[in-house]
Amino acid sequence: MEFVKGHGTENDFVILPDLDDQLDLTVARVQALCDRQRGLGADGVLRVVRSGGTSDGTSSGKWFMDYRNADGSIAEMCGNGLRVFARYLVDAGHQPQGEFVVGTRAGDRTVTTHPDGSVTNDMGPARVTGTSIAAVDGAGIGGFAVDVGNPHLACVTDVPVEGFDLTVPPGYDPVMFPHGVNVELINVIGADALRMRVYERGVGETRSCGTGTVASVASWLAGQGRTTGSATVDVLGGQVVVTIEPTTSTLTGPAVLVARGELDKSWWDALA
Ligand SMILES: N[C@@H](CCC[C@H](N)C(=O)O)C(=O)O
Repeated sequence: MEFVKGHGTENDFVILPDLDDQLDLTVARVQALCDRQRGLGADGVLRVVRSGGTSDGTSSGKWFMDYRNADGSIAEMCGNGLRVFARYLVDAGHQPQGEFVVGTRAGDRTVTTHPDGSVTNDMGPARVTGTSIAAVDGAGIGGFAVDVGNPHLACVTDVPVEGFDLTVPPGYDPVMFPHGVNVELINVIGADALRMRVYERGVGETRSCGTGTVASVASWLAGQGRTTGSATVDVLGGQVVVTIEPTTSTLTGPAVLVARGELDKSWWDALA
């Protein structure tokens, strides 16, 4: 069984081409693939499925991105994963360079691949749904709840984000976030420039989170009473550009494919 390894600003993924939707991708298999000692190592898995179009109710596009977190849980959307997914489709010859649609559990998303290897995702609306508090290092940090298809608590703070201990999961209000939440800690570092660290639901601290960068810019704007604007977001693994518009948002950043190979069949079968 073929695999490809890739990353977007060092948020890394195992890509499993499964065009005809044959794979039984169990929690145990996702956990093993993502394990950095006993597997390939990744923050998540992207299963590439050819969708049946509007008739299967998943997508009006030709593709469905089945995203799983490293702990085996399912998430609605992954912004960095979507860029890597698009880059894979072009690299494999399944799509010409340019614009096409990918179905996700959060809905259809239009992606545009660029000749320099970067990809722009239309990320859909970033909805600010309220305010809440993240508990980090024993302190409460206020932020905005932002729905980017998946849930975020994006907290702009004056405390330098480099100093926070994110080996421990941040606390959050389980009533406001009954399905868990991704927590972003954000510093403003320039006129339209943010720095972000993130603790991802189902993964832990990662070096980048695409939906998290969109939530961060939406939160930063909301704190100024604004609903539109653009910013660069520096993450541990690089930089992306986010634009928030009244009804949608875009995310542009790199998408890199680093390796391809074959999974050992006996290893895979033993994990079922
Ligand atoms: N890294 C992703 C987000 C992946 C899903 C997230 N952990 C969740 O459970 O919602 C991104 O780039 O957006």
